[in-house]
Amino acid sequence: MPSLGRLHLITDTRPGRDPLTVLRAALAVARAELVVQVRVEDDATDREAYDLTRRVVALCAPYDVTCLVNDRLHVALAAGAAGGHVGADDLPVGAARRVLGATAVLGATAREPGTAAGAVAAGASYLGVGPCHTTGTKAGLPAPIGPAGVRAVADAVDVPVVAIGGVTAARVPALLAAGAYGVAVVGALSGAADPGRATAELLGALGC
Ligand SMILES: Cc1ncc(COP(=O)(O)OP(=O)(O)O)c(N)n1
Ligand SMILES: Cc1nc(C(=O)O)sc1CCOP(=O)(O)O
Ligand SMILES: [Mg+2]
Repeated sequence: MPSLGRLHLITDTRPGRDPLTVLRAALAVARAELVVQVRVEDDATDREAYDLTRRVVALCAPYDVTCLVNDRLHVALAAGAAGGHVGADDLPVGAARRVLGATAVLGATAREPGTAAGAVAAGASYLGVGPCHTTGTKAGLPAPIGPAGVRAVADAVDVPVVAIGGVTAARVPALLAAGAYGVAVVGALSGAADPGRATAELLGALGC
């Protein structure tokens, strides 16, 4: 399995966003500390997801940066990504592992210790844990679990815990203190006036 970076940039493909410009800025600063997760809107076609993933894989390759694909594991395989991320509405973790193969990176969403342990037993190589804080990026999420919720999961598993949901550089220290290995962000980079500088601030907070 490729070593996992601590700063996960999730693409923001909402109207008016420019995920590849944000990615280029982040790559130049973060290099191999970055993981990029291609996440498209639910109504995007597989072709659109594939085309974006191919472009992301090509941008990541010179930096040796890991590219993952959210939900659509066939797109991950077809586009040459290193793996994928699944949650409660996606393929079960064990099935996802069978699709991707033994050496792929496979992330799973877990919000509490029991789910987390089950996901690891089924083959998850890291966990996305949240929402840590309120976020405007995704609707319909449960109440934020805060650093205490991250700690509960981190104490229950032996794979990297990646905290997600409303993560900012200022919130990173408390998440690390709770046992997070890294963080995943959408808005903290996509909404930044200077994504390169925002990347540097997040990396600094992560101690990278
Ligand atoms: C790192 C990370 N953590 C959690 C998620 C959320 O995945 P999921 O619950 O499947 O929700 P969608 O992203 O598919 O809407 C994630 N993508 N990445
Ligand atoms: C896609 C997603 N999943 C979450 C979860 O908790 O499962 S939070 C989230 C959105 C994260 O965006 P931002 O960094 O802008 O808050
Ligand atoms: Mg999903």
